[in-house]
Amino acid sequence: MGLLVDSKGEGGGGGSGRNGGSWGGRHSLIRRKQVDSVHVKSGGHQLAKELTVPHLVAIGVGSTIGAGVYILVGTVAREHSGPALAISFLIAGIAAALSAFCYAELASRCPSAGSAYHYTYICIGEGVAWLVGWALILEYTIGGSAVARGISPNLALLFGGEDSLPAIIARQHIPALGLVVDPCAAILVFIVTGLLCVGIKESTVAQGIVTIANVCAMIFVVVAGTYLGFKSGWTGYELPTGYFPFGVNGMLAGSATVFFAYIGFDSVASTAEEVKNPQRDLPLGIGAALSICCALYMLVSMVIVGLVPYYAMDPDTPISSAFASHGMQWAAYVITVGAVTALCSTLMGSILPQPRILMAMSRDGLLPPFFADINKKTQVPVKSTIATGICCAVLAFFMDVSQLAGMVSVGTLVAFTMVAISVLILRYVPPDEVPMPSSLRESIDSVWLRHGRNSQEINVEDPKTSVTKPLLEEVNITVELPLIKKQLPLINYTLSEAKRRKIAGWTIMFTCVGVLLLTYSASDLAIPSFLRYTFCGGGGILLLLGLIVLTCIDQDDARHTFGHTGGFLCPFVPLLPIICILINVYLLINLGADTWARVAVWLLIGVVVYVFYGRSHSSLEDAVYVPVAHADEIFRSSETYVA
Ligand SMILES: NC(=[NH2+])NCCC[C@H](N)C(=O)O
Repeated sequence: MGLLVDSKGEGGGGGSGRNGGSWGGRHSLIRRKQVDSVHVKSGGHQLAKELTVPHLVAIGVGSTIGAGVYILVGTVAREHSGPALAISFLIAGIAAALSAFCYAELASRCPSAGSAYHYTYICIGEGVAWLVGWALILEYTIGGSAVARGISPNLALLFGGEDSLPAIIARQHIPALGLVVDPCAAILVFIVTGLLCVGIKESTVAQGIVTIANVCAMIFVVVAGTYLGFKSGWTGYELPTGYFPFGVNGMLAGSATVFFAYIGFDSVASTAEEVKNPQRDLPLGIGAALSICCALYMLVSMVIVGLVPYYAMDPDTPISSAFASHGMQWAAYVITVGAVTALCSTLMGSILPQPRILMAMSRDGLLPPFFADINKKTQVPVKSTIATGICCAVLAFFMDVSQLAGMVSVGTLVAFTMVAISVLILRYVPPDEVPMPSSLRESIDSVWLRHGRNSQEINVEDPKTSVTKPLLEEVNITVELPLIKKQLPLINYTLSEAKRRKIAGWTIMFTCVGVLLLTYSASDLAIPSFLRYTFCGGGGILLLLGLIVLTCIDQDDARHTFGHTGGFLCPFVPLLPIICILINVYLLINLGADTWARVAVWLLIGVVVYVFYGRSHSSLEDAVYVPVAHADEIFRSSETYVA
């Protein structure tokens, strides 16, 4: 018994693996949820479906443009890129675009609120998904409070100097505790939280208005800067050192630093359940937001490095100092307004996704049900939004979290990496089994009885099937007649398909190992040189082999059906996701040992919470896994099923 399911679903990277001869449960770490399980389970109130492309662009641009561009341009031009700063921004933008493509496909195929957490749960498994969700909690909370803390110094500049804020919102030094508290930061966090509780549409409109102000400030920098540049003869570009004073390597190092400026577009994916037409609008929103940010960043940096020689740039206020050096002191006001509005909208971009991810984790049983509650009137996860706001405000009030900024990047980069791996898995070893509540056991058994014999007959090993020759006949049948696949599921379950999945799963896993070895050998970490060469060679070979094997084997044909219905498919699979994994892991490894030590503490706490709470409360805890093909039949034949 059980040959049907035993013969497949063992894709290593896919995380599946049987734990018995019959349809049964899964090891908690690798159990995967169903693509649309959210619709089956959510029951209670739903989030309001209000958002369209312009809203998504406002969320994307607003969350992405932050302190990054206003501050980073100075340091990066001085230390890494010189006049080639715009090229650094372009390369970082392309790197971010690779992740955006992966996000776009998954957001379009699995439009649920949990973004990276949700995709990882579907594709990789519960254990990794939990860690991604846990890392995202850290990212958004620390990211949000760091941003909030950055607002008051800028606001003070607008009022005319460091000590000019009204006393109740000015920073206070408390010598007894050795702390500098920032009431302004906490107040802003509460305002944003309140706004987010009112309704998704209202808060998005507010974010749009703030973002327009900030984009106008950047356009001002470009237009006024171009005017000054032509008047003064673009002195920054006339240097004897040429365009690449630190060489191409310096310019690339600059790209790695400015990658930070592109973080934030992923907030768009977390609103998936609030989008009217998610399949079409999410990819459009993500793509448009990223393109706008990339264009603005490049224009601003082109103008700024032309106005002032790179070595003379001010590392703290590069843009306003550049204008001041051409006698335009008043421009500092416009730029400060730009910076304050940019920070406010990034703050919102951090507090918006967090409750949605908490909600998704709580719906799956990994966090207490409190977080999944959706307010009946505003159709927003109000309780988790308030919880997020309180944590963020307390942190921002008491602590200068800027030293923890590296931890923010860990969350993002881990999520980006997992999303790229998830695309590979969804294309090569998509979940082929559906978790069913164990209450449906009787129906499952009766369906099993009906299909048991057939499956054993069909399941004959075919040793001739090779990797490089996918089963064309099968593909044709399923592409042309997608319905047949549903009605005659067993066509797909011959051993050749099982073999294909197995090979694909292992290949994805080895490719990831190759990426790790290669990036480790290219990092600044102290490694003996013979090891460095071994890792580099070994990693390179694994990566190349992985790429070749994945290119040769067939992808899951469900993508054709999905593509025909207007959904977005990431181009150049497997090359694009693999490059994306390579870049993100490289950036992750170079974040430094301190950052990793701090993150490790947080992740360890996460493991404890999972072991003592999540694992046993997971809604997949006593689920029974059945092949996708039988799911409908089981549901139909079960009277206990309530949609
Ligand atoms: N969710 C986050 N990690 N947000 C941080 C966004 C940082 C933003 N890109 C900036 O340049 O300031």
